[in-house]
Amino acid sequence: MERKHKPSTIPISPSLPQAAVDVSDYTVKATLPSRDTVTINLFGATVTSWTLASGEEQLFLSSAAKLDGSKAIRGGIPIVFPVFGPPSKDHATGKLPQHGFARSVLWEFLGKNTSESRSGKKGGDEEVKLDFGLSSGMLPEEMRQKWPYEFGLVYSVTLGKDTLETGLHVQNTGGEVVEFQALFHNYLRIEDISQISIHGLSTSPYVNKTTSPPSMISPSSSSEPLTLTSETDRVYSSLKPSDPVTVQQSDKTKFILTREGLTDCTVWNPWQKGAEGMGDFEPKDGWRQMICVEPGAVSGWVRLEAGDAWEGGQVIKAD
Ligand SMILES: O=P(O)(O)OC[C@H]1O[C@@H](O)[C@H](O)[C@@H](O)[C@@H]1O
Repeated sequence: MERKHKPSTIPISPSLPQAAVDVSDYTVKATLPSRDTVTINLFGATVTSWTLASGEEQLFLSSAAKLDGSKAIRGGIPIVFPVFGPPSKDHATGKLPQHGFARSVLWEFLGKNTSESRSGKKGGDEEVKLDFGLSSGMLPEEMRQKWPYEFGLVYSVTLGKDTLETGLHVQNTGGEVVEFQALFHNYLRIEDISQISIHGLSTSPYVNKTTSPPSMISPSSSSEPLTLTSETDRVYSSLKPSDPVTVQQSDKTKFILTREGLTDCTVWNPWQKGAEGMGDFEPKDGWRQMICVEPGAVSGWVRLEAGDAWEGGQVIKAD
């Protein structure tokens, strides 16, 4: 018999769409409900792709990049640690390869965290944070011998709507002082290098690495943006932490980079000759579609006492 006052079913509100995370072979890919995506290769914990809801790719990745750990990945966002550039022979990092080992060794995926975006907007406007770990014990023996320090790194990649945030946490887990440098080697995808101007650097000094020996250039008194007309390799230092670096394409803002704990920024484009000289750089005219803008702590050394920790991070906003 049909009950008269049967309890009605409590309507369950449809659950909000969640970020999806796929882990396969050596890659981790996150997709937000907004359809922004990020893909990370566990070799180097290198972000190899970042796309917006429109599907538009934001990073340059060479089609000849090695994705199997045999070489650092040419493109995306390699992590430079514990040394930037060719190490000087008289420093503790002296036996390491250029830009250190973090960009080529195998990292571990530690898991994901989803939350509502800090913009406070509701309705699928959420973000996903992916954590990756690397400790001294995970290094190949030959690397450990070249840099015999104990450390733990946690690298966090947070994808939001139109934003990508990367943060590096470095812990000195050994008993002696460690000195290191760190940098996010962003290969930003652009339409045409001839239309690019970079704002927010002109009042900082820089080292021009295209001269031999490299030359130190004082800050200019004008606020002229940087435009590129030939091979460019500059390490800007003493940037004000709160001042963004902005990449404009023609007259439109393309990327806004803000930094936490990082007061240096490298700008690099190999130009035609440099690209021709790199076996893993394809297509050969791809230098026109990339600009490396690389926030870091590289003009001196970060000194960490035993047991201490350091953090540095960036947020890239695509416009
Ligand atoms: O070829 P690599 O080791 O990836 O380095 C690429 C470039 O990286 C930049 O950060 C450096 O300032 C350049 O000097 C260097 O050429």
